[in-house]
Amino acid sequence: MFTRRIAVVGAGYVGLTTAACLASLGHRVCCADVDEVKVGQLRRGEVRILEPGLPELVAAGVAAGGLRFVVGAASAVDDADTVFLCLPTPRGGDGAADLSVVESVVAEVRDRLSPGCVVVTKSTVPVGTARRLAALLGRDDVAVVSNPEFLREGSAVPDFLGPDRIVVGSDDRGAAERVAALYARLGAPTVLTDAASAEMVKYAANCFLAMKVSYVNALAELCERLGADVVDVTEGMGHDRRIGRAFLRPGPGWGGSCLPKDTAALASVAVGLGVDFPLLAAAIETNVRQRGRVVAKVRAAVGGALRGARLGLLGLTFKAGTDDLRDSPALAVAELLAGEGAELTAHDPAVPAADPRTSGVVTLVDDPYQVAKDADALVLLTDWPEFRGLDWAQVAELMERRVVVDTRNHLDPEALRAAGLDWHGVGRRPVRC
Ligand SMILES: NC(=O)C1=CN([C@@H]2O[C@H](COP(=O)(O)OP(=O)(O)OC[C@H]3O[C@@H](n4cnc5c(N)ncnc54)[C@H](O)[C@@H]3O)[C@@H](O)[C@H]2O)C=CC1
Ligand SMILES: O=C(O)[C@H]1O[C@H](OP(=O)(O)OP(=O)(O)OC[C@H]2O[C@@H](n3ccc(=O)[nH]c3=O)[C@H](O)[C@@H]2O)[C@H](O)[C@@H](O)[C@@H]1O
Repeated sequence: MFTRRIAVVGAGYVGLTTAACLASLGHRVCCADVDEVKVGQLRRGEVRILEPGLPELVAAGVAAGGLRFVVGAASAVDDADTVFLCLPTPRGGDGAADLSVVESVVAEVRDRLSPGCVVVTKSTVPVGTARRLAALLGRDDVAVVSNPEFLREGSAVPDFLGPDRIVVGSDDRGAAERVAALYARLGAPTVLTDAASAEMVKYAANCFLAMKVSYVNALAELCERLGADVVDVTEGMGHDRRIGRAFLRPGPGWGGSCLPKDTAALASVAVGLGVDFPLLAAAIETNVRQRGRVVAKVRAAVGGALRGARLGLLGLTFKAGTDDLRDSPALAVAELLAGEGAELTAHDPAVPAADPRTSGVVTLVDDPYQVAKDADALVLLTDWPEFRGLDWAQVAELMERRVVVDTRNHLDPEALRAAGLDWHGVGRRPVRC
């Protein structure tokens, strides 16, 4: 017996996860997307994004009759009591979030919503959007609720079904409670608040995470200069429960489809309000500089000039466990290296050689050992677990110069040294053979 009738508009990382997970919680879900090809694939049970557990959940939902897919928002909302908007809110002019897709969908469904229906923004939207959408809807019988999503790519399903918290905000308390009730079976701590505060939580959280990583990246630079070891330093910090261990790993900078756009959006809001927020501006600036630091490290590792240097890149996605290349720091670093005249060959377990998304910047190969062939240096950019298990003796044998720049302190320096390779990490002393 299905409990609620839900429409989910947008079948991307957030929408498809939301639809499949809500169906698994016993709700009847209709998921809509404007992309006819994607809807066709989903109807056949084909999930084209790398999300562990999602294909199984989609298949189970379709088989049980609780999950179906349609083209276009309008056909999904007709008999829904709750409509989730899981639509893109990309970076627009001046860094502000571009709400045009969200607004066009609201205009599209406005006259088809049932009386008493609740429209829920799960997309990340700036403070004030719920009110703006309510005005755009122009219907007293339809409430707007903010229910930001905190899942991470690569662990979307477990994050959705086991969240640290659920945040629901609306100026209509009853509507917020009805949305919170959808998740009752999860037993998660729930923050019920007004719409503006719920919208703010999402930016506050993502910007805090970005600041944490920028902080540790700057610390890593200091550790290098001072002869301290950032791994020991962050372990020493992380035991303090007020700080915590998470998000203290230095790397090539934070990236992905959300942290960069959400930090830019909040910074743009602050500028618009005339509020100084140097802390956030510095986190963004530190992140941009981090790419330059990686390039300088590679330059030093190959002994000076990058022009004509043959570099093997390990990893291109913005982090391990996802096939997402949006705003990937690995790609940004690759572009800078190519700009200095380096010849780049890259391997990523989630990006096949035929993938058109990296065209021009790197030569993609399906075999990790091929990136080592005749290379002047290897540069690890994404922390895929499989890179740890490479046969380093074989890698060393293939390389022209035996140097590895590990931008995430992901590899075992001793294993590399034993194989005859020099290892350069971040915020740690190099280990030379
Ligand atoms: N990717 C992530 O890990 C997270 C994303 N978010 C937020 O969720 C929102 C969506 O992000 P993603 O799922 O990553 O985006 P996505 O790009 O993966 O998915 C968006 C989907 O919306 C569809 N779409 C576009 N226009 C449409 C229309 N007019 N009607 C119906 N469907 C339409 C697209 O075809 C696409 O399938 C963004 O605001 C993002 O900031 C929030 C938490 C996590
Ligand atoms: O709003 C969103 O879209 C999501 O953004 C992030 O999730 P995600 O983009 O999947 O990626 P993260 O796991 O947060 O990593 C972000 C970036 O920071 C980097 N990172 C992370 C942690 C760390 O210690 N060091 C570090 O360099 C990662 O490599 C990656 O480039 C947030 O973690 C989610 O809570 C949020 O829902």
